[in-house]
Amino acid sequence: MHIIFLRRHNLIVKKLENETSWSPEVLYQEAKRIVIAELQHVTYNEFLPRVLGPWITFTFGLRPAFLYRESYSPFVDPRTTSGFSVAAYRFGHSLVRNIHDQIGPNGSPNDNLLLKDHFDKLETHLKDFTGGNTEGFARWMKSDHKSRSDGTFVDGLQNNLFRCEDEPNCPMGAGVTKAFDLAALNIQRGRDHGLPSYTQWRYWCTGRRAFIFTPNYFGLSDHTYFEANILRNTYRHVDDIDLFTGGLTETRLPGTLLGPTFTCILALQFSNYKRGDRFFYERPDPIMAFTPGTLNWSFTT
Ligand code: HEM
Repeated sequence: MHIIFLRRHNLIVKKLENETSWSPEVLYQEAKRIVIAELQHVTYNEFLPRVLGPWITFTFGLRPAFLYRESYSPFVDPRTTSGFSVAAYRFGHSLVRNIHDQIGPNGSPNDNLLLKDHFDKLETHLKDFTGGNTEGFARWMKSDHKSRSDGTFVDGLQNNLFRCEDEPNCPMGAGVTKAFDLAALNIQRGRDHGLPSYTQWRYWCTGRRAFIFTPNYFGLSDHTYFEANILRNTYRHVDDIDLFTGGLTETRLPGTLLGPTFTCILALQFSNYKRGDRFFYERPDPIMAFTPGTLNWSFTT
């Protein structure tokens, strides 16, 4: 993804260079501003409606305007909350698939590359710069479906994260840990950060308390019996449930990829990113606003 945006930046620099007499520094900064705007637009216009559903994106004012909209407030704090970075937004880990492949120009997969075979294998990616595989990876990403957002992780992330076979060259050193478990890292990171338990976050988001594991009015009503049972067998008390585990296993709200607690944390965070950003691309600010022409060009090219 980084290479795609880097190339996009260079393409915009070339276009601006042909149309203006700006210095290299101005070309660089202006292209950077446009790429940031495009990234924001794709995130709010295409990604979030799929994750949070049309109703939540509308209610939290996350849908882009047709041209300009003033949503900035100096009183909104745009900083990332721990609940978001350490748990809720890591829901993306459950969307990752075990195969990360390439597709050739003629549409056929070139390779059967497993996710675990990418870690520390720079040679696979270095080929990119000698005319090889970036396009292949991009074609694959464009056509491949993601995994479901649920409580499960693929083997490449759960049992084989950063697996290193060639012991003497492994970053952890010979004979030490050979692979990580991303689900365990996420749970442990939540504890490192001292995150309140899942039930506290759920109460903060929905106003509903859970006293028991059973998925009824007094318990984990946002979980199925199946998920609630797994949690019961894992934790001693409902208030011990980690935010990452409890949030990821909630039943998805209709039209979204997430249950109520993660939906709430994501919607609030993305609302703060937008309303607390003095440079958000939609702002009609007289000094820094994009011209209608640039907005139109960026979003249709
Ligand atoms: C192959 C795909 C991915 C791999 C191998 C991966 C791996 C990792 C690792 C190793 C960490 C640090 C864990 C820790 O020590 O706490 C991390 C953090 C994180 N990941 Fe992923 N990840 C992947 C995809 C994603 C996706 C698709 C999303 C979201 C849509 C995501 C969201 C996050 C977030 C929010 C953090 C925390 C960042 C921070 O607080 O600094 N990741 N990931």
